[in-house]
Amino acid sequence: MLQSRSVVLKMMQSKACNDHCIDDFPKPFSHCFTPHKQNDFSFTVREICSSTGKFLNGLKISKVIFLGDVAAGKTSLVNRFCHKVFNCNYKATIGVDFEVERFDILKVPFNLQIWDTAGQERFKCIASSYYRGAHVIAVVFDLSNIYSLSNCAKWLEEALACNTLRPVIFLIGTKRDLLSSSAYKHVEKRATQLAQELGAEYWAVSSRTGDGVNELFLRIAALAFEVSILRDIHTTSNKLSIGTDLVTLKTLNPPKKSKFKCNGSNCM
Ligand SMILES: Nc1nc2c(ncn2[C@@H]2O[C@H](COP(=O)(O)OP(=O)(O)OP(=O)(O)O)[C@@H](O)[C@H]2O)c(=O)[nH]1
Repeated sequence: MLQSRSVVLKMMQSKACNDHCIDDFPKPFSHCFTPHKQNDFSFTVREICSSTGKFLNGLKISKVIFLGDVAAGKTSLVNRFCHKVFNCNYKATIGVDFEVERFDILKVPFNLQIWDTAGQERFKCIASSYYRGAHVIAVVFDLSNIYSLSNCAKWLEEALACNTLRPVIFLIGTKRDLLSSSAYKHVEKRATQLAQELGAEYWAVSSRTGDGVNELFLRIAALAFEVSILRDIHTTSNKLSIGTDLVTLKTLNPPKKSKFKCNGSNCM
């Protein structure tokens, strides 16, 4: 259900709770399964945030969209993080749901708009109209259903087609609690291979137990924040004709072209 305007405004003005305050750069799920190899915020971002903030253009907001197959676990993931709840009953998302989470990153207020889209084919039209302007694309699959992994490339391709700037990409396996270690290792091998082809950072989480969920969202927020600040600096420096840390910006925004090709549903 879409939140009313006043609720959204209230959420955006509220203060970040302690576990939404980020001063140290959050770690990836595994350093082997991410294209973002840096261990800290870039020097430029730290400098700008610790200074008077005169380069920061207004309120910082980034948009993350969650997409993936029906019942892959998107809503459960968002609800676990935003409301600390888990419901084992399936209720289909109709179109999109929307949340805003407030963070303080390097003492700078930052809002993450979280768009949870429907996986059902009949709502695709509504859901895809919200893909535009995404700073982060989180493609979700069910670790216990390998078919949902094979559809991830198609979901990503559709979302990328609606965006001109290259977003940060995550490939997220849910329902980790349903798999034994050996079954998980088997899926992880295929999923991490796909993540690499897609230029995505890989995570495995469980919304039922909460394993990895907070860590994932802190990581999403931190990477979105870093990109947002660097883009601001880039825009400002273009106006002022001063040099900036574009090397980091390029690292976070690898070239759009990928080796990966999608052939319908058989993308693996
Ligand atoms: N065991 C377990 N079940 C989960 C987990 N995450 C989600 N589920 C279950 O999987 C089913 C589908 O979860 P949802 O979060 O509604 O899936 P969705 O991707 O939002 O589905 P759509 O709205 O149709 O796109 C529900 O019955 C959840 O309880 C998890 O981490 N572990």
